[in-house]
Amino acid sequence: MSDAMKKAALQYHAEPIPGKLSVELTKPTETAKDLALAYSPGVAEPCREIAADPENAYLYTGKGNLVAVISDGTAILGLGNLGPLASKPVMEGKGVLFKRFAGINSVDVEIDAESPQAFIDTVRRIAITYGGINLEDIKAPECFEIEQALIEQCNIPVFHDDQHGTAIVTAAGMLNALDIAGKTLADARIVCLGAGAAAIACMKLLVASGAKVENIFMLDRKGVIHSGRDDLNQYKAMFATETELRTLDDAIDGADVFVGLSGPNLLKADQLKKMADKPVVFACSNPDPEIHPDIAREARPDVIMATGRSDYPNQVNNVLGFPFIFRGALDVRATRINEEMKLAAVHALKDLAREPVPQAVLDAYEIDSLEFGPGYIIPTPMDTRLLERLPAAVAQAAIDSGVARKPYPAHYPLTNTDQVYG
Ligand SMILES: NC(=O)C1=CN([C@@H]2O[C@H](COP(=O)(O)OP(=O)(O)OC[C@H]3O[C@@H](n4cnc5c(N)ncnc54)[C@H](OP(=O)(O)O)[C@@H]3O)[C@@H](O)[C@H]2O)C=CC1
Ligand SMILES: CC(=O)C(=O)O
Ligand SMILES: [Mg+2]
Repeated sequence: MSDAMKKAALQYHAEPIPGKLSVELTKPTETAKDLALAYSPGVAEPCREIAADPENAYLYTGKGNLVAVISDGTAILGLGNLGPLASKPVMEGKGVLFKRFAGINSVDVEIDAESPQAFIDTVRRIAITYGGINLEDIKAPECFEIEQALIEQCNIPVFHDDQHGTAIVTAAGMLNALDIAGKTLADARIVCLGAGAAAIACMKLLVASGAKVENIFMLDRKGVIHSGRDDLNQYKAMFATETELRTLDDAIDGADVFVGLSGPNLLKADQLKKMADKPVVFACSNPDPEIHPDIAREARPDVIMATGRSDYPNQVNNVLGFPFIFRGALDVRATRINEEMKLAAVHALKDLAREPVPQAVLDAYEIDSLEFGPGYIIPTPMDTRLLERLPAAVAQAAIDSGVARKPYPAHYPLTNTDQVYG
């Protein structure tokens, strides 16, 4: 990031008031009568109704459209473990995206937890407040245990965005990118740099979408994850291959795909040069990708390149997933976000990229044209059709798979966030 950009980013966060989110009122509060309804004595009535039937919380409070964005700050973007307080700008940022793209209210909750169990206990105790819980930037392998425990203990959707949001967007982009390259997921030789929350979930979803596990070479800081290693946790072990390959240099030779979910500048131009024809490179580490797109394109003009960033083409980032997935899940009051809902989101996202791009998107990116191809494998976050397509697909999948507690919303499809209350 340039010095000017760093300065602008700090100024953006500090001015005109600190932070990126605030709370707004939804009811009149001008008169004594208004206050008598909003507070004492009127507020006692919804309390009694909710005590009689907890479902009434969805009728009389903001619970149904409120998602908690919760972190312990152990894996903040690609910055690492900077602690819970330093994660707050990212968590507020996720709240901005929830509201801006899907009309969902959110609060950020940063937890200073001494252990995964303490984190689980804290979240479980506050979960009733919300319609859903978005876990964010919690490092592997603890994130897997935390998410699983909370899914079991809460009756609202609990979703670790870095795992599943990232995986959904990666799978959608990958299916399109390989199609453009004239290749298939089933045959693709895939190198995944990183073996944490995002990497494990992405590779699992790619396998569920047709990739062969024996074609996947995953690497952590110690190199290739192979069956001879005795230092693998159970999640990495799922991707241990019988191979003589040990380093990124070894694994990248002839690979069709590189997925980076690790850290900055870890893929060198010389390594990219060794990849197969029309290599697909998703350098998704934030804020700095595993290889800069300019370096990648210079090394390999035939590369199909994506990053997690907003300032380069092909943004493979979970922003394309979590706002819309939660929208669909909340609107049918799903008890969880299951595999069927995730796959529905993958296909909705993948298919949308193949349609003509609206003028409003071109205007937002200040470009003249955008067509399905190497420079456009996935819709942009500014595409309002995401709100139309993804929640609808997710809601329908929730209904079909039996986790919805409400019917398909009569006010769907949504065309803007003003319509989210029907
Ligand atoms: N574009 C997007 O939408 C998203 C991008 N990401 C990015 O993915 C990255 C990982 O995030 P997340 O999975 O949440 O974090 P985790 O802490 O769970 O995982 C980090 C993984 O990266 C590996 N790693 C770190 N440095 C290196 C290195 N030098 N060589 C090889 N492997 C390395 C770690 O290896 P080890 O296991 O040995 O410690 C670990 O497996 C971040 O950069 C983040 O910004 C994450 C989510 C969404
Ligand atoms: C995008 C995101 O969630 C991350 O980089 O952690
Ligand atoms: Mg994250």
